[in-house]
Parts: sequence; structure tokens; C-alpha cells
Amino acid sequence: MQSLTPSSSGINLKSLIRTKIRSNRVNPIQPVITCVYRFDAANAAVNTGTANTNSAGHAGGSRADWQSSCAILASKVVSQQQNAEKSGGAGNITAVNGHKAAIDLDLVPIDNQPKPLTITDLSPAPMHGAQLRVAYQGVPGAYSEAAAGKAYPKCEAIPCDQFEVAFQAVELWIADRAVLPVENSLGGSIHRNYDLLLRHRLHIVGEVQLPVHHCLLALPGVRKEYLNRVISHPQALAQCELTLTKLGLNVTREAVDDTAGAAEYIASHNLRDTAAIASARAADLYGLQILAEGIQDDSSNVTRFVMLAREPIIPRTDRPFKTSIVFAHDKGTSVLFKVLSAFAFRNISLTKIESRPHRNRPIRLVDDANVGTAKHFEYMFYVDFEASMADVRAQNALAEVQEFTSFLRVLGSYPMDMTPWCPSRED
Ligand SMILES: O=C(O)C(=O)C[C@]1(C(=O)O)C=C[C@@H](O)C=C1
Repeated sequence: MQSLTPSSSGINLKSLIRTKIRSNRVNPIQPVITCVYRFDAANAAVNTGTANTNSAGHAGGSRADWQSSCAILASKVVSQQQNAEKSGGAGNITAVNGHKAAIDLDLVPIDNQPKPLTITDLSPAPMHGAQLRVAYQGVPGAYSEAAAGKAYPKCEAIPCDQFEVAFQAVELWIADRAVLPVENSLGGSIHRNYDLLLRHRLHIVGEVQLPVHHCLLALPGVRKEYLNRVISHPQALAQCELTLTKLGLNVTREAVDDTAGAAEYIASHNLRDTAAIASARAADLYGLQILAEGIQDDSSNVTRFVMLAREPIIPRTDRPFKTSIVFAHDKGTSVLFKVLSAFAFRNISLTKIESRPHRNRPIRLVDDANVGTAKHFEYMFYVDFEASMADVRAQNALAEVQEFTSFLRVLGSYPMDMTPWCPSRED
């Protein structure tokens, strides 16, 4: 797997998306793309567009915004190629995604004029080669990067500073897939990603289980006794809570965006009183020494990641599949019991159930006549079950669930990660 840093890619993904978010400053917390079912109370507008459009046209993300992003991408490619030409490249007119990028437009015959870029031109594009571009949250050396490599072994991994940016990178065709953590065997669910799955329109197309083997990292020559602070991702700090105490460290714990980012921060700020909890690969990448290995409180520490794409995959029955759904109801507590029994009666095992408060975010429901109404629900329920949507049992179960619930969405039906994993070092 290749790791693509913003500078080496020539496209600074973070700043590209930040510029976009900044230019949409009216409502900065809104994602660029909003979900079809979401009612945006703040803007008193109903979003009825597809993933890339927003018919309400509010600052959150219009088609024009999306097109301007494509234009930024395209112009970056043109300028890169022009620079290459200036520094000794061929003097010919260069082609970008099959389009002529002429330096002197006046000299180009009319039928050779550049054609507008289309969605197909942008993905997969020659500028990225044939490699799948996979967005993950964190910097190189993060466990999410390792998960991206496990999910798509030859991928070009694209670091993103936030989970939301990874979602947007796929929606804006900057990446082909995102690989994001949803649950850890010690720390539990990563709630943010559950909320984002609902707000965005991406589909779960796979899952990977990654054994997470944490190390305590510090600058070369630093000893444990010198430490008064340990920094890492909040999940990693939680996963090592007991071991840090057992190691006799009298340290404060501080949360940062990701494990490898913590390692990088120590190295770049030359911090001799601070250690990071991160992977052995992060130690290699940022020139830190490993003070202690395997410091997670449970040797079989594993994080489950989901793979996300713009399009769903076709469910099959020739191998074990899992299906993830989210639903909401407003008819009292017995509904949850009925929903769960729809699976129990058909011998379908549930592997996960998660509830998320949802009171302040109305959902837009569309009826058969395509009339939309905004509705408030107390909770959203996320359920994973072991069956494919191609399996008639799953179809019948969901037909029944639909009768009991007011909102139901299939997040994806995808092959289960059956690879055996052991609590040994992965990285
Ligand atoms: O910080 C990282 O390295 C990550 O990839 C994030 C993350 C997480 O969000 O849970 C992933 C796996 C580990 O459980 C710890 C942290």
C-alpha cells in the first residue's frame, strides 16, 4: 500500500475541502453533502437532492459547489502538468483525463477545445493511475491506514484530518472508498461514525477487523521516569488505561486526533516529557523509540472498520454476508421487541445493536406520493445482522421491520470479514 501525503499527491485534500467548507461559512458545522432524508431546520429547507446535489441550494453544498470542487481538482492537474512541461517536459499540448489542456487556447482549432469534465473523467483518473484511492482518518502510521491497507491491499491511502472529511472525499470523488472505525472490542462503539453514516449517503461495502497492538513511544533516549504526559487518540488511551497505571507512570493523559498524529507531534516539537500511544509503524515513521509494547489492556484488542463507497455492492448468498440497517419508530417501546423478534423468528443472528439519541435532528420522510415531512425521533437504532439482502429470510425480516417502524434504511449488505486474527503484532 502506498501512503499518499497531501504534499506528495500534489492535491492538498485537507485544504481543498477546508477551502470549500470555509467558502460555505454560513453554516460551518454542516457537512458539504447532506443526507436525502434530513430536514435542515436551521435553513428551513428540505434537502431532496441526490448525494451530489442539494435542491434547497443552501450553503451546505449545492451542485455548483460540487462542480467548483471538480474544477479546482482539474485546474490543479493542469497546472501540475504545465509545471512539468516548463521544467523540461514535452512541449506538446497535454491531455488531462483525455481533455486537451492547451497553454495558448487561441491557437487551438475549434474542435480541439477542452471539453467539460464529467464525473466519469474524475474517477478513476489518469492522474491517480488505476489504484483505488482510499480515504482514512489520521496521518500515516494510524491504525486506520493499516485497516485501509488490509481492506484494499494495493490502494493509495489518503489521510484525512476528520472522519467527516473522509466521507466528503468519497462523495466528491476525491477518493473511491473510505475505511472508518466503528467499534473496538475494549472501547466500544465509535459513535461519531454511526451519526455520520446516517447523515451521509455512502454505502457500507465491506468490513475489516484489525488487531490493534499499541506501543508506548517517546523520543530516543527518553526514559519512562522522565514522562509526565501521554497523548493519543481517546480510544487508544481508553484501551491502555489499566496498563498505563500498571507501568507505574505518573502521567496526565491527553486526547489528540489520532495515534500516529500524537507520535508525529512529539517528534516535531521535540517533547522529552511526553509519550504517545501508537503503532510500531508510527515509531518507524517519526523516529521514536518503543518504550513498551503490547500495552493494550486486552491482548485480543481488535477494531472493526467499515468500507464505504458511493454505490452499494450486489448482495450474494455464496458466502457469509452481513447487513447493517438503521431504523426509528415512534410507537412506543414494544416496537423494538417486535423488530428484534422479526430476526429471531427467522434464526438470523444479530451481531450489533446500537442506539443513538436523535432528538434534535429531524429526519425527512418521503411517502409513496413523494411528499416529504420532517419528523423527530428520540433514538436511531443501528442493527447488524448475519444475512445477505439476497437471502429471502432477510428480505422477509426487513419487510416486517418496515411495518413496525417509521424510518428504515439499509446501510449496506456486504461480505463478513472471516479472516482469523490473533493477538500478535500486525504492524
Ligand atoms: O488513531 C488511530 O490510529 C486510528 O486509526 C483511530 C482509532 C479509532 O478511532 O478507534 C482506530 C483504531 C484504534 O482503536 C484506535 C484509534
